[in-house]
Amino acid sequence: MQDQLLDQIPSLDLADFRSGDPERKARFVQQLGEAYQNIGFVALKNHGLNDEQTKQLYADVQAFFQLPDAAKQRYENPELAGQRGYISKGKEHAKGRNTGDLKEFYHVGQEVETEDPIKKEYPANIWPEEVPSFKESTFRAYRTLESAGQDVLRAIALYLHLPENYFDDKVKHGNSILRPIHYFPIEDPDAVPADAVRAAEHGDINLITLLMGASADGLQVKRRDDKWIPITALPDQIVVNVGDMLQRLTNGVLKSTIHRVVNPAREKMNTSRYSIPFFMHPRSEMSLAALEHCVTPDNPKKEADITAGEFLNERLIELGLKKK
Ligand SMILES: O=C(O)CCC(=O)C(=O)O
Ligand SMILES: [Fe+2]
Repeated sequence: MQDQLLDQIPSLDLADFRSGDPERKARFVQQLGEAYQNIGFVALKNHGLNDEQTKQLYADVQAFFQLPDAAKQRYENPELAGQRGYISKGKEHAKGRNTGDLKEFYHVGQEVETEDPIKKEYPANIWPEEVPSFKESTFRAYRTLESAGQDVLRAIALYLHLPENYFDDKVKHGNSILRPIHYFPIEDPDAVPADAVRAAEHGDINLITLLMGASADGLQVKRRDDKWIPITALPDQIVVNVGDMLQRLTNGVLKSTIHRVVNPAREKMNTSRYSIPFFMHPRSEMSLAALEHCVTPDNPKKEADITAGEFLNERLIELGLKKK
């Protein structure tokens, strides 16, 4: 599968990995690893989010974004470099661009519930008063996706011939972020910059991303032959992709594939789109130096050593969320 040009991302079942059946588990590891060496994305079912939870989460997220801009901006704090709370329309742009994306979003971060010195690295979460159940529904999704992500990382570790628990202590109390996004309706398409898009092409910063909402139109991934293919996930699937940190750690063996969210047709620009990615980050001290066995004569070391914290900092500046 590694060298094929796929028209669709592969579908996997996390229940295979969690089943305790060695054959099902090994098959999952192999399929996941191959997909990540190839297209960098999979669709995944049995991730642990149930329908009721998902419905409540979307209801809360929509209720928040429907508030007037002035109400939402009370939850925006520029000093946090977009790491918590609301980030208003057009603030973030993809690396290498200046035009802001046509989106607004909200960041929910890690809560450290036991003694761990990492606590002091994380700003407190910000919760919107107007939607009291937002806190519970977003944070429940945070923990569910964190746990699914941990299993995906265990499968990746096995595929890379590392101990299954290789990532466990690195992501414990990691700097992960849940990001409900609203691609807001645009009444007059001529009033926005001509090159503005919902989300310009980019790679994700983090280790892996677990994305809810890819069942709605618009998300596309760039294949190795530069062709854009639409991501089609079923309503019970989330999309899980490799981010730049994991690509760096594996010296490019696993692919952080470029993706984007395109605008709808002009007559549909006045409609909303919602999605909820969970960006799985390790603790800031994790080294992203290439794993020794991923550096070979055929695949010489590509990037300098860096920690996850330093790498994130560089990116936040490049995305316009943090000042130098
Ligand atoms: O909204 C989506 O479907 C994808 C969003 C995305 O790629 C991101 O926020 O990094
Ligand atoms: Fe992304």
